[in-house]
Amino acid sequence: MILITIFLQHKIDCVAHFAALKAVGESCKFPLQYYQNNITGTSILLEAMTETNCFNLVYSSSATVYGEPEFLPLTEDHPTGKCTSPYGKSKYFTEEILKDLCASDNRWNAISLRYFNPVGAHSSGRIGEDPNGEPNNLMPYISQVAVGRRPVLHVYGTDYPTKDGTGVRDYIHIVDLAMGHVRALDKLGSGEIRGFTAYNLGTGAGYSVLEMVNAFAEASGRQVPYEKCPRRPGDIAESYADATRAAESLNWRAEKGIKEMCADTWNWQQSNPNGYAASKL
Ligand SMILES: O=c1ccn([C@@H]2O[C@H](COP(=O)(O)OP(=O)(O)O[C@H]3O[C@H](CO)[C@@H](O)[C@H](O)[C@H]3O)[C@@H](O)[C@H]2O)c(=O)[nH]1
Repeated sequence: MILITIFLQHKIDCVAHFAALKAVGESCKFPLQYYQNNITGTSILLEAMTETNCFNLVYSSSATVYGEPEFLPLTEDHPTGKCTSPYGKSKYFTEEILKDLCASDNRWNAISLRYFNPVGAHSSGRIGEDPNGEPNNLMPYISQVAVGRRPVLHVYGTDYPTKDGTGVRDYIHIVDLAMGHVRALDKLGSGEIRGFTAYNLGTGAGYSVLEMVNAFAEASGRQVPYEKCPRRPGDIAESYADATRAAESLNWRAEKGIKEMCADTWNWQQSNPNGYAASKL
């Protein structure tokens, strides 16, 4: 009846989607689709959906569609499109395609979920994030340093106009993110939402890189050595969500805080110190 579509470029998104798909079970018409490229993925998927008369879609978008914030917290009405990375642009372009599609053909309904910074793992310790090669994102990097797989975390930028000079983000536990998908599916299934609607999925709280390092060290009982480095191109200073719309319309709120995010990540990392491939050997 409803498709969760998934344009996964990050393994942490997979973790949320697997959890969401598990929760909704048979109400998904399509299996998980794994597309590396948003735009190509969109056209292939929309064609396949049309052929099978499936016109309801949950899209995995991102807070990166907002670019450098003009105000904080970010509401869904904040302008989109001035993205600071090609990845953000591809998310933005896909949202625009879906908006046009829904406006031009009233069979289509799409919910775009704008993820803030997904982190964490399933509390079982069996589903977690295992990036290929050197992690690009903060949390898996911290976690690999804590477990001794990498010597030191590089902190990209200590001169931002933030509480301690490091970048501030709204980290959200992947299980909360998964529940956001379940609520979005319920909403689409109820027929109460027509056309295109975007929702922020974030906690509303911003944490700096150094706050994350300290929280992880506390949760794991391990040192997380770090060195200060120049800013990373494309990074913004600060981003956090106003998730009021999701609370009011989807009855969704993030429930897990930073301690649980770090504890669940550490639990998974300890069970899989060298990732899944190594665990299977
Ligand atoms: O090794 C690292 C990695 C990151 N950072 C900093 O940590 C913060 C968070 O970085 P990262 O975890 O890479 O997240 P973002 O760059 O904010 O991007 C994430 O969050 C976006 C918003 O949801 C998603 O769209 C992206 O896919 C996802 O990578 C930033 O200040 C980075 O400069 C470091 O200091 N060292």
